[in-house]
Amino acid sequence: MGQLEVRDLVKAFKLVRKKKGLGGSLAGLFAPRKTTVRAVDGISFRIEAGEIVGFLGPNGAGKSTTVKMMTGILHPTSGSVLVDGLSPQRHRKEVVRRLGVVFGQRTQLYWDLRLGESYELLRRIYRIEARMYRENLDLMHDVLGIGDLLDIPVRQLSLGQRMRGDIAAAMLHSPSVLFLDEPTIGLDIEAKQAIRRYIAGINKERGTTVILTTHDLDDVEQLCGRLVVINHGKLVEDGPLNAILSRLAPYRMLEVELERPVPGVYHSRAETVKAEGQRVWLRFEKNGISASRLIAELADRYPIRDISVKEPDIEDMIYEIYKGKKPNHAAQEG
Ligand SMILES: Nc1ncnc2c1ncn2[C@@H]1O[C@H](COP(=O)(O)OP(=O)(O)OP(=O)(O)O)[C@@H](O)[C@H]1O
Repeated sequence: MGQLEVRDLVKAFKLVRKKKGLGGSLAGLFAPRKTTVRAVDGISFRIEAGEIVGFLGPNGAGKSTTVKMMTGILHPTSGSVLVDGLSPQRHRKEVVRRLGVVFGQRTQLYWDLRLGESYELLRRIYRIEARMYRENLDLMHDVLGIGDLLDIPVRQLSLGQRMRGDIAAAMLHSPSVLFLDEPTIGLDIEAKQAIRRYIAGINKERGTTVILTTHDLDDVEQLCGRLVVINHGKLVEDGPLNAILSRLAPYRMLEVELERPVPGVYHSRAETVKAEGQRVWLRFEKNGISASRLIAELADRYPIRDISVKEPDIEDMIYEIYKGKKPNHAAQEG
């Protein structure tokens, strides 16, 4: 349980486009110009039970719209979504039971209730079996550290506490798929780490499938084995994190510290990109020469004190994917 399939999924929104100025507004009243935005434009992918997938894309790429269709909140214009073979639109009840959803910017907790009372209410609304509820709450106490928060009114929780509370709420009914939309946004490092530990834990221990939308590249690096990247509503990448990383970021950087400044540090298989006093930076292609060979050959020729290899930033990689593929907001302009 916890498998997802998205086939040729499309969501088109109709928009009324106004011309600028008063004349445009008046003209728009009588002859509104309608345009269609294909927020999701024919994407297909399959997520197996137990995967943690980073669902990435720049602002406006169509991530939220896709997640809304996967969770049954929106109806696709065409194409289909299946959760364990069931359509979230047609089998709403069965699918909802299998899904947990957390939107970082919103809460499903009740502002005026204490956190524990919020859970009690959710337990009743979703008719969660008492034993499952207890076990889940116990787990949250330990891993998410919400035990001390249960008596605090939701409105008094800090953002980090509230987010932990929200994730716990989404897990009360033991869903097999958890959707997390920006779960670490705006949190301090400690809260981020607690949330990452929890996500990794439920995935490992319960096999929960996790679909994570985030702009936080540490989330991606620490949690996701696979990335699905969309842009302009279309799939642009789908594959293992490492494979995408080595294809899109094939270079490594060597930072060399010399015993004394040496002019013109050179190696035929690397490019000297910067030199500052006793420090020199050389860029090399990962598949062209191994770091150890490059280091050994440089050490033969130059007086080297220290050397380090810098792995590419995932941020650079994401930039490569998005470069020149900026979202087109023309359809929304007034
Ligand atoms: N209800 C709607 N009506 C009209 N257009 C919409 C609607 N919802 C989304 N859109 C448009 O569809 C496109 C995709 O939006 P979506 O919110 O899915 O992107 P996103 O990848 O989640 O972006 P972000 O990272 O900013 O949340 C955008 O151009 C957006 O303006």
